[in-house]
Amino acid sequence: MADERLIAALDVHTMEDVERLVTTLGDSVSYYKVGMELFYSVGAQVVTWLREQGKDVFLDLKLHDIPNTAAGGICSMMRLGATMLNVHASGGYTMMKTAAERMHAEAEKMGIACPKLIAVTVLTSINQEDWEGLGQALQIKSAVVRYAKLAKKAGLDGVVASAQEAALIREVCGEDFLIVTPGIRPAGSDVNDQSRIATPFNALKDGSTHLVIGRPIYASADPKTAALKILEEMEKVK
Ligand SMILES: O=c1ccn([C@@H]2O[C@H](COP(=O)(O)O)[C@@H](O)[C@H]2O)c(=O)[nH]1
Repeated sequence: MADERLIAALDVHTMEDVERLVTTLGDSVSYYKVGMELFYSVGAQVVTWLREQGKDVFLDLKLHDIPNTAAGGICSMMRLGATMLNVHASGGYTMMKTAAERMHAEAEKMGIACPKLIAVTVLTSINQEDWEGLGQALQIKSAVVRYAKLAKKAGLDGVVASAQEAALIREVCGEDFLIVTPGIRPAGSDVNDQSRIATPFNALKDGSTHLVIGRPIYASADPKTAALKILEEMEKVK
């Protein structure tokens, strides 16, 4: 019943909320995202608990630091047993390459499965006005593609990017590259603080490999029905 392309964001801050939501969603969701709100509240126990329930975990802590520190952080996160980890591409090529190399070497030394490492390109909440306010000269789309190419060259498995850039990334980074897409909004749902949004159907059609969905599921009055409706829409793109 679950579709491993759906990653449900657990943007809550207690283990009770996590247990309630995961139990409610049951077999419909097999992949969860743990971000800073939850991890900074409850710590590593949430990763262990989700793994014990047989769930995959995207540990979305978006590391952004000098190469040695970011690589050390990624290795620590890997030891928790997460399925996917991330850094910010704006940390630069050397940081991404160091993190990927150290993670692979450490996984081999420990004899454990290596998680996927992906890079955040331009946050899906950023619109053109925010972007120009940062003094950026490139169009958002061009910057995202540039970051994606750099991430691939650094040995990463994919990127976090909006669906609006997915087709271009697919074209330049090839078929095996992961495109993990937040900012997903089923037709008619609240946009909230997101800017570069797409429906589940359009995101998959344009080349996203995974959809990260938070409020449209966890903030719904009936999270299970919301998830099942999204899965039905996803099913139309195989
Ligand atoms: O560019 C990015 C990177 C990460 N996110 C995260 O995805 C979810 C989206 O939640 P919604 O409630 O569906 O908006 C959230 O945890 C963000 O931290 C992102 O939105 N954009």
